[in-house]
Amino acid sequence: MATAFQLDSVSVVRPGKRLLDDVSWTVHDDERWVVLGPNGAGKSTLLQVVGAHLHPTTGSAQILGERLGATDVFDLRTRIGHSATVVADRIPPAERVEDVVLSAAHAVTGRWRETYDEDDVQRARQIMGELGITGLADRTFGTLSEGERKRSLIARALMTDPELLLLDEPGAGLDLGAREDLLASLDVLSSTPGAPVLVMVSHHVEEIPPGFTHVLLLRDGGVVARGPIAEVLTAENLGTTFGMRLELDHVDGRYAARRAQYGRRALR
Ligand SMILES: Nc1ncnc2c1ncn2[C@@H]1O[C@H](COP(=O)(O)OP(=O)(O)OP(=O)(O)O)[C@@H](O)[C@H]1O
Repeated sequence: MATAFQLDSVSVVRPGKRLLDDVSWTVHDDERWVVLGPNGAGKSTLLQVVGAHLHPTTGSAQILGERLGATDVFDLRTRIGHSATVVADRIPPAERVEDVVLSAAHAVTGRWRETYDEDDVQRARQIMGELGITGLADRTFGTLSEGERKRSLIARALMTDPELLLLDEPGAGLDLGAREDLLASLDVLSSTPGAPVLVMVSHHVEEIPPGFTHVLLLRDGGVVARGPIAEVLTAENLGTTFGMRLELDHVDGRYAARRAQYGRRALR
């Protein structure tokens, strides 16, 4: 199988802080990854490197066959769908939701011309239908609920028919029903032939869609473990990642984690 991206000893350093520390990570075309780690672990930073929005301070990144630092990142970004708060923050609150999705076709935020190709409009409407947000087309982005906003951002990320889809905390802020609907959409997407390589960042094992195959555990900018979910997502590895003893359940392809029993007694 082909390599979608490969990071070799990537570090991202800012004054007084190593955001990523010597991260090596290879993702192949037929894999769907979840990146798990506590607040501040470096997950969003990692996704920004993979999304060609951030250059490593040291190390190398090969994304979709292009080497960061030796390629036009604007071209590369059109091949990558990236749904994240940093993207949402750039969208004008008064933008129509359909235009939020459509404008991705030109890798911009904010409607920048009066007309779009009919093919683009049809594609935007089809994706919005698949994500159940057709009824929001004429609403403004700033009036959406968190769940509606997440779905709109995923629709926008899918608009360019990307080879790689990066979802940064797609389940954050969603109620139980909205989260389950989102997971069902991601499960369908991940099993659709020709689907993009999917990488999702999360804090919670409960948000891992059943069809995901691999996990990368991140703590303090460094990799705790990575590889096939069945091997790597253990209570021990998860506990090391989050800094506490955990119990982990795996039922019907879904995971659930909680603090180990002795911890509860210790709190009394
Ligand atoms: N420009 C910067 N200068 C210094 N520190 C930074 C800078 N940008 C991010 N950080 C810090 O780097 C760490 C990693 O940030 P990042 O957003 O990648 O973590 P995260 O795992 O996505 O966190 P969260 O789960 O809370 O969203 C955080 O401690 C953050 O405060």
